[in-house]
Amino acid sequence: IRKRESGEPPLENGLIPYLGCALQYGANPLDFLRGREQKYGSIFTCKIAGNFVHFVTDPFSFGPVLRAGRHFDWHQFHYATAAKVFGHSSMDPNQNAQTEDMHDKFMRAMEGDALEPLIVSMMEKLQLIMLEPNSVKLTSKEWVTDGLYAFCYRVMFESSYLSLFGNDFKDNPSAARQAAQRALILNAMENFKEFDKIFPALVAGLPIHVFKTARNARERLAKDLMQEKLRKRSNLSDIVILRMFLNDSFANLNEMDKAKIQLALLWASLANTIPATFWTVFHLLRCPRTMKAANEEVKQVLEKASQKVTAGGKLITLTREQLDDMPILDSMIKESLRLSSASLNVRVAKENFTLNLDTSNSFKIRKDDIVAFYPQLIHLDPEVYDDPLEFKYDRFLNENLEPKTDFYLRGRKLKYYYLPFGSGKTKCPGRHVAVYEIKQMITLFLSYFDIEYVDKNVKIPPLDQSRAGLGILQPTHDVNFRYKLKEHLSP
Ligand code: HEM
Repeated sequence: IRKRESGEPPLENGLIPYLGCALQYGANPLDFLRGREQKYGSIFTCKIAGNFVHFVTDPFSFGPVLRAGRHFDWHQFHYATAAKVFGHSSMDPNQNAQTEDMHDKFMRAMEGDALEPLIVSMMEKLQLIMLEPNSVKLTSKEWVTDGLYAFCYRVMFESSYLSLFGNDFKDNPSAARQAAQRALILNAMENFKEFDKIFPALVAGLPIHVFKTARNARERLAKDLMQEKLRKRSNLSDIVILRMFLNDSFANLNEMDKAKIQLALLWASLANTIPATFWTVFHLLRCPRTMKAANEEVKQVLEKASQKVTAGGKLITLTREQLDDMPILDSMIKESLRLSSASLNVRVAKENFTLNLDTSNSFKIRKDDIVAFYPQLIHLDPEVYDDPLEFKYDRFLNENLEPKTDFYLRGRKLKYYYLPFGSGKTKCPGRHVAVYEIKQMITLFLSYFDIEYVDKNVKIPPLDQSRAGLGILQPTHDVNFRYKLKEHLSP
């Protein structure tokens, strides 16, 4: 139990020893934080599972927190959590400069040179996988029924796995080699699902040996990503090659540690992108206005790029610039992420210091305390976004169909109104990749297929709150849809 000292934010120790407020917070973070904000104001401290967390809820104070970066250590929490979840050795705390360098190199690659080849590869893989499902025959006559979440999962998993980690056949693959490769990736997908199921429990601190099946799944996933195996694959992405190189520069990592660091990349690249793709496609199919706008934009972009979808023909390609020229899809994706994202942005104080907020208030923060934002509070604030629970595809567009960036709170323009990808130093390095991938998936989905829901009055599935704090929330259940090749594409 901590005693609030003068100059510190209002404090709630909670009623349960060690856990503090953890159970109330965990049951529904949004309601918990809204209630505390009303009671205490825009900064307050809660004891959660042994940590003292200062929640900053006023988005105008996010800037001052981010600018106070020199008082925070993001390595410690970040790598300790990763080590706990993925099971690799913790990065040596004496190697902070090296981990910082690794982080910066990785960030730069994913925002720069590595991006373009990934876009090209993903476009190719998405088409091959969408058009050649394992067990069904696609024709323009027969509808194929599937779960939309299951479909998005499979298509995004297979395409991303191949784009990041390449394939294990050389230039001229036989059908048998391709089939074996596919079986391996589908097997990895099942292991990934098993492991991902217990992800929230691992983050909460439960040891993986309690979950035998998930532990075996994690080990199998990692074994496939051992660097000696990766070296034998063709078409590895630049970011995986860079990660192999950076891993080798850490003397304390063994080969399994390195494989688990690659597994962390696989998880980061898919765990949010899969539900984000699902929600974007879900809203698109549900709303005829959204569908019409998306179809028109896709048609226009393909025409401008002189790309035509043809039967058994050549694959469509779109450059980064052409994908950038899709403001409607961009707005749809943003709107889907606004509605489904529930991440917690965390930084740890490395010393005692005084945090100056946007208001002229200052608060004392103690060493090792956590300062956190919960962006869902802003994403669902009716003053910032009217009818905040409603999907409006054009919410992030202005009258000229350009990206809208002016959102207001208490009459003031907000800088931080959309934060599904985190903030500051720990901002997601894959955020551009993610948006391009979803745009590519939708472009291809709409171009190759007729698609409809099995139940025309499909309801929005609830968000699975058990993952609140970890990113994009999954639906609690799947919804059935059906698709068939467009008439002119049948062989
Ligand atoms: C809609 C999709 C995505 C969302 C919402 C998302 C969100 C996030 C967030 C919030 C974080 C920061 C976590 C923290 O504060 O520690 C993060 C980290 C990360 N993301 Fe993403 N992400 C997405 C897609 C991707 C993709 C496609 C990739 C890679 C291809 C990727 C790679 C990473 C990596 C490597 C990190 C850890 C960065 C580090 O080590 O500091 N993400 N992501």
